[in-house]
Amino acid sequence: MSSPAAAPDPAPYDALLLVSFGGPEGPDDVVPFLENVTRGRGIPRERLEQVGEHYHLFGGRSPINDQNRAFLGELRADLADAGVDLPVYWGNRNWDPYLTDTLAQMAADGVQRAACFMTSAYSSWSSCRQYRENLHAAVDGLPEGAPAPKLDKLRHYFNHPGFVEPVVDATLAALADLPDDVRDGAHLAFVTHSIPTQMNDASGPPEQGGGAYVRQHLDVAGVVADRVREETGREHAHELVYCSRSGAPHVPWLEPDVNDHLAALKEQGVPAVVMVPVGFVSDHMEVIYDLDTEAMATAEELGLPARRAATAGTDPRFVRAVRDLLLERAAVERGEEVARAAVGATGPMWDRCPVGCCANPRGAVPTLTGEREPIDQ
Ligand SMILES: CC1=C(CCC(=O)O)c2cc3nc(cc4[nH]c(cc5[nH]c(cc1n2)c(C)c5CCC(=O)O)c(CCC(=O)O)c4C)C(CCC(=O)O)=C3C
Ligand SMILES: [Fe+2]
Repeated sequence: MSSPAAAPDPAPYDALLLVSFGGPEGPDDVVPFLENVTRGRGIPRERLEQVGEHYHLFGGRSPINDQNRAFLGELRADLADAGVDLPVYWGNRNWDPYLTDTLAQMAADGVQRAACFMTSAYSSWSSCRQYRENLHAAVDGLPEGAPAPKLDKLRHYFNHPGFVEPVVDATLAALADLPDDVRDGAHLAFVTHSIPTQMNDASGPPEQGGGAYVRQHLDVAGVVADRVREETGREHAHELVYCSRSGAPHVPWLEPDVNDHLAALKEQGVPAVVMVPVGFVSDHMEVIYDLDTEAMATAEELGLPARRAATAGTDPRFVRAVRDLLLERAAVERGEEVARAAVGATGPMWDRCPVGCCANPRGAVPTLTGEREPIDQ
């Protein structure tokens, strides 16, 4: 009789923390949420009113919290099935449950060392470092005498097969859903959140010259396009484009905007397009408003057949990737050799963000989980 395999060992971690953005849950939450997001950011009033309208179109409720609840449910089930026994917590930057409250709960529960998984896959101040600043602020705000859990951020996963493979399948499904007569010529428009060009320039470690945000997206887009070609036997031209531009009009942000891109495709005689929201891990507001509502309306006006590919969401391979990243990092922290899954040209990402990585455009703010804590720029 063979004995059951030993349960995978999460030590030295005694908790997992899901770190996310947060969103409003009803009409009265919309303004306070937007105030939380944009405090000190100089976002023009008109832009805030517009974005508020996007939320009100959906009853003042962002989909993001429910998506995180669903993800947590799947993650807990996955860990339990694999025999990994550790509690999973959830905290947000901008809405309840706030990271500050979650950290207080973790400290009260006696958590000593937690691995953090962020619902944001790429490098940049907005998508990585700002969360690390939030972790520092949350730990710093713990009540006197509460021993703070030590926190480690799990490595970036934009190029982890558990994130990329669901995107490949979703792209294939969206292509298959296009009318037969336009499918073969369809372009793939990989879409991500625009950020100020200066923020992209400062993304990644300074010694790599910046630009990591765009470079990482281009890498993933290329991998997905290659995999689609393998599966369909057709080369679909692809581009990286942007949605959700914010900020003051005179500040340059990454372009082209997805709507302008659709117009350009039409102009070039491209017969159809699949929008692949590769910058987003689930269907939050940018996806359901900026793509499904606004960009789809643009495509309709142009008479350009368009489909939107699904996000990774709660795909079991993506959920499983969190477990794999947790166990991988646990082994690293125990001093063991690990295999690190990654696709594309970038290679597996670091465990601790290097000093000066993704500098805050407004100056140094303390962070956690990097090579040097708490201030490394
Ligand atoms: C790179 C990036 C991600 C992806 C990485 C990640 O996921 O973190 C992301 C995600 C998200 N952004 C979100 C919402 C908002 N972002 C805003 C504003 C901004 N985002 C920025 C960048 C990013 N944002 C930037 C540079 C700004 C300008 C202000 C500033 O410098 O910080 C504003 C203010 C209004 C506006 O100006 O649009 C809102 C309401 C939601 C929730 C969606 C939901 O409710 O489902 C999510 C997941
Ligand atoms: Fe945003």
